[in-house]
Amino acid sequence: MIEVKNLSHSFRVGKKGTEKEIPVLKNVTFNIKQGEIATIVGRSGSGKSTLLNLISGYISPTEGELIIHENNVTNFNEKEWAKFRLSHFGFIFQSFQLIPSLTTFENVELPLTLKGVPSPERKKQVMDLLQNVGLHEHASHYPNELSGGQQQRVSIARALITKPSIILADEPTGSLDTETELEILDLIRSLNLEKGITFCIITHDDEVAKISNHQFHLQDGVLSKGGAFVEV
Ligand SMILES: Nc1ncnc2c1ncn2[C@@H]1O[C@H](COP(=O)(O)OP(=O)(O)OP(=O)(O)O)[C@@H](O)[C@H]1O
Repeated sequence: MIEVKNLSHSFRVGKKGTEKEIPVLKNVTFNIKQGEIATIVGRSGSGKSTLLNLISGYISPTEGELIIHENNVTNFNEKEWAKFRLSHFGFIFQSFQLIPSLTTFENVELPLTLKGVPSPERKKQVMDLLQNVGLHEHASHYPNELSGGQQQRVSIARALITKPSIILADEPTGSLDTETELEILDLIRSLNLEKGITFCIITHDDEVAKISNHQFHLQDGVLSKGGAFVEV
């Protein structure tokens, strides 16, 4: 469960001595229950990425509280956040962010290597997951030898390999054509149903919003509409 309570964030901009506080998120409150898909929608500049960066601990709120799985993470330091992210979060990005010099297998394996999982166990887990996302035959391909949809599958596998309870996604289908987008949305939906993973997805796109249980609308940093539960 992600509990966002009266969260506000301001950026300080300008030269030292003449800095200004720019309020970007204002008193935002909502909950996302475990196993739900939530989308955050809103115009460019409405504060969506700032909200995702707060939920993932890359920036700290100016006011308010953030509680994730009953842990009050609001005042976590960087070390606490790093540990928390590795145990609970997976990330998916619009531009995939795969490492070009690593194969499909090695990109997905990397988080396990960082966690110190022994090689035979890594191999088994990576191959099982590549099978799961339909990429086992592409294990030795490099990112530039894959289509956009296949690259996004690799990045989804990489996000899943540490068995996170929550996946945070920033425009995960933003650079895909419509047909590929629908395939990736099917994959997200089935991972949500089969593994009970919570998804929190930033999007501009109605197709993505259609697979979500909750839609949160941000307008100039304020939650203008938020989240009646929808069965999908
Ligand atoms: N590091 C920063 N310093 C100062 N202002 C910032 C910073 N990051 C974002 N902003 C401002 O905060 C506001 C919200 O930005 P944010 O990136 O959260 O919007 P967004 O809804 O994700 O937009 P988009 O859909 O274009 O990605 C914008 O006015 C932006 O200029």
